[in-house]
Amino acid sequence: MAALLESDCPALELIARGKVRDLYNVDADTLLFVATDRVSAFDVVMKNGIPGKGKILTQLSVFWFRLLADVMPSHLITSNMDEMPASVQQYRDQLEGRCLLVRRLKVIQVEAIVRGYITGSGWAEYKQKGTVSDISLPAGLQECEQLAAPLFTPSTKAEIGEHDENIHPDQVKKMIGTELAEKLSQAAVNLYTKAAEYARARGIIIADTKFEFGLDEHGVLTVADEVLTPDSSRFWPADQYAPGRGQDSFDKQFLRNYLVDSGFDKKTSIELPDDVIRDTLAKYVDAYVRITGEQPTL
Ligand SMILES: Nc1ncnc(-c2cnn(Cc3cccc(F)c3)c2)c1Cl
Repeated sequence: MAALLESDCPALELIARGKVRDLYNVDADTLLFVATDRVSAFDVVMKNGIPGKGKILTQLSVFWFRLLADVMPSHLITSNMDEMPASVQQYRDQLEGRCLLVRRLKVIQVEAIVRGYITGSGWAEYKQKGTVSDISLPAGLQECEQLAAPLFTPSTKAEIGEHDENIHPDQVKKMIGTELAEKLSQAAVNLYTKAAEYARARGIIIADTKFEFGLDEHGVLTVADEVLTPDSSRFWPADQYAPGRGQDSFDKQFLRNYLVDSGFDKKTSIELPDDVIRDTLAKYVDAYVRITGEQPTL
């Protein structure tokens, strides 16, 4: 229970907590999106975090929000602590660089997943039924093969501890109406396509990603949450890519190998040794430098 009550900002109301990120109420129109240093693997959050991870992934999200602003607007107001209200600035010491002041949106309850490659739950469904999110795919695809075109393969937001359930895009039309569903899927594919091309030219394959969308006060479709980070996407090193087998994770492979080598039971959270923390942080820095061309501020 203690872990659940632990909060970075006791004076702010915690309204949502993910595995590695927290969301706080700031006022009627704004929220504070906090990226923690927590890291999860095989759906288990480790006992100790990666110091600096939250800052790097926050700065990566900001980079993508700015690069993709011509594709569609985002909920980002500012990442600059000096531009945030006093209620947030009181936590400057522990939050600087890893929090975003964002616009409060009417969130669309759909996980907007876009896949450029077939892997994970998509590969599992394909092996069983020849489909992904009930969309028929050509026969004979190999594991991790690049799809002919990026595919919008939505899922429902599962309850805590449950896995999201893949749904057909037509289900989304039933949930939010055809016009908005088509706008949302096109936006998701456009955002992914531009980002995946940009990252691929810099040595990182973004195999798939999960966007969250909402409507702002004018009813404008807006991208929310974090975008195109190694927490919301699969990052693979391009120089090691080969279809027909699983790919190493760009950022989490040291962590996964350690957990497997130490007989991790995929249920109990464990303490990571310093070398795994050091090597994992270095991969987050490497991904950030490759994509943005700059060193992250730690
Ligand atoms: N701009 C927004 N406006 C309204 N609601 C949200 C919103 C609510 N929930 N989530 C997902 C989530 C779950 C756990 C921790 C998190 F930081 C975020 C995002 C956002 Cl981002």
